Amino acid sequence: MPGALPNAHYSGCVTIRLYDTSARQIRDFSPLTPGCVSIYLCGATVQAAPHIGHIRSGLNFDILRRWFTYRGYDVTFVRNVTDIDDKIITKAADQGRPWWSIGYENERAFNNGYDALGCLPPTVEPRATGHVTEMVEMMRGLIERSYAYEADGNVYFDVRSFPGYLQLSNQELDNLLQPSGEGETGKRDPRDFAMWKAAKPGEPSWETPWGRGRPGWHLECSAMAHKYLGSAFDIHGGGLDLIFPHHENEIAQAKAFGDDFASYWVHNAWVTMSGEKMSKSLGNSVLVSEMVKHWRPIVLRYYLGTPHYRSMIEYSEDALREAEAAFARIEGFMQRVCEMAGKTVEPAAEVPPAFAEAMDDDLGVPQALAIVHTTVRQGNSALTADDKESAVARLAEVRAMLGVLGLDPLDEQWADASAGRGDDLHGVVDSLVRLVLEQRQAARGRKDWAAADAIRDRLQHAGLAIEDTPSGPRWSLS
Ligand SMILES: Nc1ncnc2c1ncn2[C@@H]1O[C@H](COP(=O)(O)OP(=O)(O)OP(=O)(O)O)[C@@H](O)[C@H]1O
Ligand SMILES: [Zn+2]
Repeated sequence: MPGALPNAHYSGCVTIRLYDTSARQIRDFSPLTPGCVSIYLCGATVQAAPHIGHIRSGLNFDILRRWFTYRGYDVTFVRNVTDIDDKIITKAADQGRPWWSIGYENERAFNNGYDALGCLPPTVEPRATGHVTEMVEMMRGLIERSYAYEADGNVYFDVRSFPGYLQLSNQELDNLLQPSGEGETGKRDPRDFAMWKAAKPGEPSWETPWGRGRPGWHLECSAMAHKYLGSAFDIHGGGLDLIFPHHENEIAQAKAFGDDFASYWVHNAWVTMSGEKMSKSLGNSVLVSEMVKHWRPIVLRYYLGTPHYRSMIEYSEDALREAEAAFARIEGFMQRVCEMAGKTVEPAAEVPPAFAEAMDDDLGVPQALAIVHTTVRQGNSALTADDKESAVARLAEVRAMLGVLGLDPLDEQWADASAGRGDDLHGVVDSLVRLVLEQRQAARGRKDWAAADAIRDRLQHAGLAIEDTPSGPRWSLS
């Protein structure tokens, strides 16, 4: 995990502002412990491989975390894995496989997806099934204080006992119609939700004082957040779809248990298709594993990570191509400056103030990205004017900004990724192409235009574009 940049410091004064779903407005961020920020993100339910919507959520919070790190905070980032769930059990039964093998397989697929798109690993990645003891403790506390009760081997939360219920989603309990799930018998009120589900024959179960059973989704997150972040932490995150019932129920359990729980609630918008949330159950999902076959992962990161986290992204190939072209403009500038400088240009120690201001303002990545493009344009003008010093300075700034967004193609992270894609052959191809281009120069020198053109045509045919520049011919993949 990268630390804060060497020059970054925690100034102690407010800089970052975030939209807090609970307050329904943008608030100044004020940490519980000066210089530290604790974040809990609801992670994957590992019933299937990830689609790009899932990874968008991870990516938005990866950028948030990187920004806090840049601002000098010590970040603790927890992203859980829900490895027991109705759909996992059903799938396992359908496929005649153990339930845990479905979970492990998809957990690996999620981690491959997060890695491919450059999301830094969380500080902790707890699995629900490893925390049954903590869940039992929470249920015991809630039952003792009459916030919860046991019925037919299930444990329910009594929603009428907790006055703050539904504050996050701004709903009235009287208007709430929550149908009971299958097997949820013995409820005192149909709106009470299950924290623990009684065991069914043939299904995985754990021993508790109320009989064998398995955890409900909401209880898992309250118990794991408590274990890793304590009774109060800074930010709780997840997709918009989780506000109700999941986050509302997490709050009820945790606060009734005595925790202060999260100070800020941050929710990412969705990747949609035809206006609907991309979702495994709706069958409108595009898997990350498929996408990376057609698009460079860094381009996918640009596409999914640069719209504002509270704006929907309607999936479209055209928009992906635009992202690819925009990113190529940045890369082209970087390549030209590096060639001119004849060395790698290191990132600047600080990002430009306008970039920082945009990022501080509710993680304004689109505005921050506009600063990147402006800097690229200024750098290109410097190149045209042969102002080497200014071009190098602009590249250093561009690298610093892209680094914060996890989008610096010269960063080791992406160098490793591209090595796996065969870019380690770049040096070999470069030597061969230069050899051929020398032949072409020699032909031109003897005024053998036909031979020179034939060489260029053959190279073009092989998929290489040749550009004659004042410092000699340059090649790129066409
Ligand atoms: N289309 C989407 N766009 C953005 N975030 C999403 C999208 N779908 C899921 N998420 C978020 O990804 C995280 C993990 O989701 P989870 O594994 O619980 O899947 P899910 O919401 O059940 O997905 P699905 O609807 O595909 O079954 C959650 O924070 C969730 O809000
Ligand atoms: Zn959760």
